Amino acid sequence: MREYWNSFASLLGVLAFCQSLLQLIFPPQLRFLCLKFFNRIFHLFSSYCYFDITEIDGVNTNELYNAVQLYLSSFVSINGSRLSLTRALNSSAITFGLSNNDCIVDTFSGVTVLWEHVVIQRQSQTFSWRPLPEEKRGFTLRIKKKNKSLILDSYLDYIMERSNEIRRKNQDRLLYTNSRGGSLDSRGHPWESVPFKHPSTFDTLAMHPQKKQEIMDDLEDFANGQSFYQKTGRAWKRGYLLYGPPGTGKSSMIAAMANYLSYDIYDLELTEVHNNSELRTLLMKTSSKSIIVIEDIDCSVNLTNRKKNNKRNYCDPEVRCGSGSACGGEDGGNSITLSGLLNFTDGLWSCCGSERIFVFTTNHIEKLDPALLRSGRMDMHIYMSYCSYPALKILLKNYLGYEESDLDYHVLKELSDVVDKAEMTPADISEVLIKNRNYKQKAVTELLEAMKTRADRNFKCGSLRDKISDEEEQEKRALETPNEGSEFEEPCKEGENKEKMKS
Ligand SMILES: Nc1ncnc2c1ncn2[C@@H]1O[C@H](COP(=O)(O)OP(=O)(O)OP(=O)(O)O)[C@@H](O)[C@H]1O
Ligand SMILES: [Mg+2]
Repeated sequence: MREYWNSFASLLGVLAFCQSLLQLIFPPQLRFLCLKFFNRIFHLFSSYCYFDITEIDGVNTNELYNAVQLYLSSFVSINGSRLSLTRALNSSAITFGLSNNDCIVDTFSGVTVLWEHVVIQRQSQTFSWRPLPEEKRGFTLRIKKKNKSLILDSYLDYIMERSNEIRRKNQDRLLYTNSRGGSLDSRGHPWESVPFKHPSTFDTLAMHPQKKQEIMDDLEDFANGQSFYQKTGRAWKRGYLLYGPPGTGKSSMIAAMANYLSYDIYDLELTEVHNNSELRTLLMKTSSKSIIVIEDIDCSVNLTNRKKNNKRNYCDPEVRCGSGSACGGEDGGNSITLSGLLNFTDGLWSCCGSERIFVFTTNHIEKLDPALLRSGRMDMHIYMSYCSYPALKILLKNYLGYEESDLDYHVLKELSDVVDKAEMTPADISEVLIKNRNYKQKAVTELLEAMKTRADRNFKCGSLRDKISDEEEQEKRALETPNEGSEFEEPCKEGENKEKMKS
């Protein structure tokens, strides 16, 4: 044994001597070339090949890196010996991941592959507008050379698909916002996200059950319609316009849609977008299976006068966006236009992803440019109305646990008679019910009172409105009917009088 150690030590000594001799004889460049050459030779005769999947590809985040991380986390939790655990801010799920420089083996179609998570410290950064993360992270995939084609053809696609599934199932869905303006984060994303936890569902949404069912069916058809969209040559996207008075459930409907389909939401704040190309960048950075929302589209920016916009009359404030911050710049390109928005929803760029839903909301549909409303642009126009009797029954069930049979016939009759006349929004009614939710009888009585008061007020206002419009009409007619010798004579009559005087 001692002899063995002696010979091992002398071998090490010889190696160290050779190395220092090499360092003395060969300059560093030559040594580097030699190393590269030996590496090549090694890889030539090795039966393996390697693929690097870095976290950041140039300046953009590499989607494949995130997908691999999520995919590996689905089974690393069981097999791995050393794991890194992460929990995003406000998230309810804990994600398992490989620790730095750890390896894991996976099998796909009978082929075994090895994944290594490589993390190296980034060298001190030179100045950059967008600072990069401090660590350089990536995965290295090692596979047998003979299996290369199989892996590249289907394994990576499989990982992408699985990771999307896992994310939808395990992780909270996300609510994205572009409130940071046009700036990108260190991973090249213009969107900021938080876990989406809105509890609204189609069960809790108070609206006519038939209308609700129609919307749910439409969403279902859309989500299962990949082959239909492919066959008909249409982009796999759908547009909904929700309109109606404030408090009728437009935002709640969007949340219910997202919860129903398990989609992420991109809440696009148009006033934070400075120009059309920024709008396009935002669109390109949205993922599939998502709902892109523009709330209060009539208020966000001035999106009328498409013709004027096309003339590039940048000096006209009507043509440029309505946001104070974005307008008034001197660069001439600091605006988003209606054409830009239309391109966003159904131009060529809108197809850069798939399975996406656009939802616009407004309180004033009459203020929207007809171009936004033309058929094919927003596939479904959904009117969110004041609370109707069927919707009221849903609210009574949600807030008080009352079925129709739990209420007295006369009370029900009174409620059904007054609800349409009261013109109360589901938000108004919810308010009354929440306040008295521990005293159910009182809640119903108070609601009935509130509805009657509203109905009375509406009736009086209606009569007053009718009276005022009658008076206005009469006044208008009186002004239009010229009195004899009046100074409001029509020009043609004036001409006739002159002719008469001449003759
Ligand atoms: N149809 C509805 N079903 C159940 N709850 C509703 C409904 N409409 C409104 N509400 C309740 O009223 C609140 C406000 O509703 P929501 O924000 O969805 O209205 P909105 O139509 O988006 O209003 P705005 O036009 O002001 O944005 C919600 O928190 C919800 O609880
Ligand atoms: Mg809203």
